[in-house]
Amino acid sequence: MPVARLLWQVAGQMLGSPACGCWIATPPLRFLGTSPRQIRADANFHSALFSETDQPRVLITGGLGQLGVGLANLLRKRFGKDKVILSDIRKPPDHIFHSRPFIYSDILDYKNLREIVVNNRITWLFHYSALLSAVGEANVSLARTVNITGLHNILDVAAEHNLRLFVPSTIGAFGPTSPRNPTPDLCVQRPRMIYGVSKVHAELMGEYYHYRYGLDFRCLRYPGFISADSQPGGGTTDYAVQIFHDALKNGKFECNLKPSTRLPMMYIDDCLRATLEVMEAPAESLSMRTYNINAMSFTPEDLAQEVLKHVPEFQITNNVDSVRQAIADSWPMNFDDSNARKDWGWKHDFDLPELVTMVLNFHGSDTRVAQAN
Ligand SMILES: NC(=O)c1ccc[n+]([C@@H]2O[C@H](COP(=O)([O-])OP(=O)(O)OC[C@H]3O[C@@H](n4cnc5c(N)ncnc54)[C@H](O)[C@@H]3O)[C@@H](O)[C@H]2O)c1
Ligand SMILES: C[C@@H](O)[C@H](N)C(=O)O
Repeated sequence: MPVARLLWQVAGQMLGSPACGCWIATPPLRFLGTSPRQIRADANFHSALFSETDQPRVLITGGLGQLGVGLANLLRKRFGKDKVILSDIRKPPDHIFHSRPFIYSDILDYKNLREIVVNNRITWLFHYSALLSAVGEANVSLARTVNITGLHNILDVAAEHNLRLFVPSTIGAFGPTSPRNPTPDLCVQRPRMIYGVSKVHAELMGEYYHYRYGLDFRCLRYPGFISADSQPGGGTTDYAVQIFHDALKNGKFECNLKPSTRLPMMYIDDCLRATLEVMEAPAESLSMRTYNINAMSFTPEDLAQEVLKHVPEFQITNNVDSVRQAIADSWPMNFDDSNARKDWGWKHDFDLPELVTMVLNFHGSDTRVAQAN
C-alpha cells in the first residue's frame, strides 16, 4: 500500500469526526498525487502535538495593502508582537520593516507558503492578498491568477496544516440580479466583474473545504472601508478615502461616482475588530461560515454634506468613471448583517458623523505635526 494512503488511513482513525459533524472520509486526490501537497495526513500528526490553548501564531498575506498593517497592529496588541507575521510581495516602508516581523511571501508560490507555515508553526492565516475591483477589471488575467489560483494555494496549505483560515469576501460578491436594498446573506450571487466572481469562488471553495475536510474556514463579506492612515489598492469605494485628502489639501474633490451612488461602508477600526471577533468566536456559535457585516450606507452626496460641516469651503464636482460606476451600480446599496449580529454579537461603533470626525481629526493633527517639524 502506498505510504501516503497508509498515513491517511491512520490519520483518519486519529481524527475521527470533526467539530462540524462531517467525516473526513477520503483525502482530496491532489494530496495523494505527485504534487508537493501530498503531505496532508502527516501534517495533521504534527498539528495534533501543539496545545489547543496556545496563543495563535499568525500569518497575514497581502499585508501591505489598506487593511493588513492595521490588522497586524491589532493582533500584535492581543497576542504579542512576535506572534504576528506580516507578509507581502512588495518592499515594506521603513516603519513597517522595523516594526517586524515582516517577510516576503508570494501566494502563487506554494512551496514558499508551506515553508513559512512550517518554520513559524503558523496556526491562524489571514489571507488579504487580492486585486480589488477596478484594478482587477483592468487586468483580468492577473486578477484571475492572484484571486483564484492564489486562493487554491492558501486553502491547500491551510487544510494540510490544520490552520484556522480567514478569507475576506466583499459586497462585490453580489451582482445586478441580487436584491440590493438590503442584500441578505443568502440570495442570488451573479457578479459580472472578475473581482466578484473570484470572491464568490473563494466563499464556495472555503465552505466546501470546511464541510468536506473540516477546514476551519471563516469569511466576512466586507463593505467599502475608510481609513485615515492607509491608501486603498484600486477599488470602487476608494473615493470615500480620497475625498478627505483632497478636502484638506485643496478644499475640493472630483468624484468618479455619481452623487447618488449608495454603497455600504465601514470605518477601518470596526472592520479589524469584526475580523478578530469572528476568528475568536466559538465554532458552535457560527451557524454559517460566510457572513455579511455592515455599519452604514451612504452616497458621495451624503459624505460631502458631512465633510462640509467641518470644511465649510469644501466643493465637490463629478467626473464619472464608467467602469467604476457600472461596478457600483451592480453592488448592494445596503447590507443585511443580522446573522452576524445574532450569531457572534457583531456591533459597529462608527456611524457617518463619527467616521468623518475621526478621519478629519487624524489628518488635521497630522498636518499640525508636519507644520511643527
Ligand atoms: N479595502 C476595502 O475596502 C475592502 C473591501 C472589501 C473586501 N476587501 C478585501 O480585503 C482584502 C484586503 O484588502 P486591501 O484593501 O488591503 O487590499 P489592497 O489592494 O490594498 O492590498 C492587497 C495586497 O495584496 C498584495 N498582493 C498582490 N499579489 C500578491 C501575491 N501574488 N502574493 C502576495 N501578496 C500579493 C499586494 O501587494 C497588496 O499589498 C482583499 O482580499 C480585499 O478583497 C477590501
Ligand atoms: C468593496 C471592495 O471590495 C473594495 N473596496 C473595492 O471597491 O473593490
